[in-house]
Amino acid sequence: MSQLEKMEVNPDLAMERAKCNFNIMELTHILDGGEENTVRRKKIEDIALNSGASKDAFPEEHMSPKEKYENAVRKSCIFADLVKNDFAHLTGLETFGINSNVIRRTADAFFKEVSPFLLHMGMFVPTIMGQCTSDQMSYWLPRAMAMQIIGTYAQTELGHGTFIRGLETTATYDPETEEFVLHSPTLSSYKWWAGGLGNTANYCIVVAQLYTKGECHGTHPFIVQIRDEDTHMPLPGITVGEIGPKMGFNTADNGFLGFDHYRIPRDHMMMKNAQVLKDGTYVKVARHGKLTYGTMVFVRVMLVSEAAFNLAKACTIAVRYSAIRRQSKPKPDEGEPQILDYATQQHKLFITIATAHALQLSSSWLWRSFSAVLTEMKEGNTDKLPEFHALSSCLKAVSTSDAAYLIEQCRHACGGHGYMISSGIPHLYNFVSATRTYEGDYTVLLLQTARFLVKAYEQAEAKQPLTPTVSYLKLAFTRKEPWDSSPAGIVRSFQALAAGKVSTCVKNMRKRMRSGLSEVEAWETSTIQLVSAAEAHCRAVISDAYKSETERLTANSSPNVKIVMEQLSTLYLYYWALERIGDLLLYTSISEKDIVELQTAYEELLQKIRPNAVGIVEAFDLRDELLHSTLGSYDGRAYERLMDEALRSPMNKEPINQSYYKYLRPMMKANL
Ligand SMILES: CCCCCCCCCC/C=C\CCCCCCCCCC(=O)SCCNC(=O)CCNC(=O)[C@H](O)C(C)(C)COP(=O)(O)OP(=O)(O)OC[C@H]1O[C@@H](n2cnc3c(N)ncnc32)[C@H](O)[C@@H]1OP(=O)(O)O
Ligand SMILES: Cc1cc2nc3c(=O)[nH]c(=O)nc-3n(C[C@H](O)[C@H](O)[C@H](O)COP(=O)(O)OP(=O)(O)OC[C@H]3O[C@@H](n4cnc5c(N)ncnc54)[C@H](O)[C@@H]3O)c2cc1C
Repeated sequence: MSQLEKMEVNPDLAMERAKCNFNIMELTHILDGGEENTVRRKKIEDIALNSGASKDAFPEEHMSPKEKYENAVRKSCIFADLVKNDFAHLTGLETFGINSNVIRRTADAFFKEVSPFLLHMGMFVPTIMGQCTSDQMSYWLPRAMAMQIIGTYAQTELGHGTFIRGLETTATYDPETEEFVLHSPTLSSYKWWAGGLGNTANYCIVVAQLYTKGECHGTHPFIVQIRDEDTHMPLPGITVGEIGPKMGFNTADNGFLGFDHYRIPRDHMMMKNAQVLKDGTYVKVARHGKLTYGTMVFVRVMLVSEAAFNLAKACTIAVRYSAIRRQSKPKPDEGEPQILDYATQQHKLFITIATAHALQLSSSWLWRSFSAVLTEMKEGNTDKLPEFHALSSCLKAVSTSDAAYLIEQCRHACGGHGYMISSGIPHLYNFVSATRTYEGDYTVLLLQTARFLVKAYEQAEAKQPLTPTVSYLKLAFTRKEPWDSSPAGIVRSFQALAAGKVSTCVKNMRKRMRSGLSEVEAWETSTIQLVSAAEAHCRAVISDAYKSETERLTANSSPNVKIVMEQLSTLYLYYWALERIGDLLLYTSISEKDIVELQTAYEELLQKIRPNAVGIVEAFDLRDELLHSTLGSYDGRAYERLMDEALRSPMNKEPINQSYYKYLRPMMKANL
């Protein structure tokens, strides 16, 4: 038996649990969206994790890249089997886990990085569901769901990721054979990045410029077979491979793909939104030109919950570790305090917890809006799409960016040990920092939101009705917002601040145009301010959603759970008000005295949250298998776990490494 198995819970952690004054499980139910969801999640986690199938006999970090990939494929197949045979019925989703946070969450016990099937589940299947006609769907979806084929989503090219209209891969229709001819005319047109493309997938969705009857109709999605279904050999006309080591995602076999006049049947074009008839006639079906971008919007919504989940993991690790770590001696007569007692440590960590809550609740709210927009779109009404695109773009950008920053903050909070891969934090950071870039880079997405805000501002100026998330823009035309330090008052101030920033951008652009710049140039020279305005808008949206969701969810909760949730949502507001003092001075009536009081209130709130900190992170209910952390395990035995991991290192398997005989000894002897 390893030394660890005999260990009891660290006494500091036991003490923290004893002093928690609220019902942890009640908060868990709220975060899960209801008690029945918690029960179902736990059942699924029990089935998947108690089997031991998620464990590696040999630590993954000591495997070669090839071994890591092969191990991830092995476990992906086990996990896919579990989902299909053991708990698909429990998720209530015949769609094999799409939109299922539970399956996503459980998968993390199997993969420290990611599954090579991530793109199959996360983008291939959703694109089939969103871009196929019903006939096409009834052919492709069952095959994809049963994992008879494995797919990915190949949109980005070496030369273009952001600018989709600039993609170079062509799909030219040949009416003679009723086929599309896919071709990569340049090196920069090679598909690059798609997850699972290197070695795993035998199909992929390819986004290419559609040509028919000599005319280009822009980018469209196609389902393309790239490997033989039996031998898995790349098909003639296909060049495919893996792109090499990355900061993270090293078990995802991200790949490249080139086409040499490669032919696919006409009906492999995904034809829900546009069609090419047998004779080559192009028919536009969709009422909105951007519906082919639907999978990206769906994944952007998903990524807000991803940000919340990964942040929850990071702060669980960092808070538990901060409860067992003792350092320094500020009071000579007392022992070393837990580092969680330092106000600066609380400043680093409690905003992380509050942000995990804020993003989780905003994400549930966003899912509800998404479902409503989808229902309307099914009925042919796309009126809400621009507002939803603006909303999902900024929420994806800000949530992933905040999560990456705060996960790094958690690493700082864990000192040197946070830098160990075994702490679990580096993997979280590497994963989340990629989410800030993929599915639309941070800046690019905020500029999309800014476009919408500028148009909405012009509508407000013309006294036209505004859509709900921007109705506050009318504040730009009233007097300076009076400062009010209540939560509702701070949300209003954030709205006034965002409205003020949008107004400043519009005025600057107009001024620049009056001085001779074109509209495009005036926009371009204002983009730093436009990004800042879109970020401010998003912060106002999150603050408002977090506050109102907290009120809604705690309406019937026990008093102490209500207090804890309100403390955290207020902390979020105070934190961001203090971070944005300069802007508040510009756009509200906040005074020096108000600022001093706000800082004091923030510091007092940290102290109030402190006794419940461990209980609050434990309400995320993250099993050790999901955390993969020496520092954040339930028993708090960080030092024993660090030592145990060190001893598992292959570097410690022999007392003298052969490099001693080959290099060190000859060098030292020669220097005698
Ligand atoms: C069994 C084991 C499995 C184990 C695993 C478990 C799995 C569990 C399930 C899954 C869980 C997790 C989540 C999934 C993770 C997936 C991982 C993904 C990995 C990464 C994938 C990718 O990155 S794919 C590539 C993504 N690429 C991008 O995002 C590109 C970004 N660029 C753009 O979106 C656009 O080009 C642009 C927005 C920058 C501009 O577009 P374009 O130039 O074409 O448009 P214009 O500028 O001309 O604008 C015209 C008008 O259209 C508006 N617009 C633009 N986009 C949209 C849109 N999407 N919707 C609506 N409207 C849009 C634009 O605003 C303009 O409007 P106007 O101003 O009114 O003119
Ligand atoms: C881990 C990972 C997995 C991925 N998986 C997939 C996948 O499965 N399938 C797939 O198709 N793609 C995938 N991608 C690609 C990803 O979607 C793109 O990398 C992403 O959309 C960013 O595009 P880009 O690389 O072209 O960046 P660029 O657009 O070249 O960005 C570089 C810089 O230029 C700036 N910039 C670009 N355009 C503008 C502008 N108009 N205004 C102001 N600034 C601008 C950006 O802000 C950024 O700072 C993946 C990427 C990563 C990192």
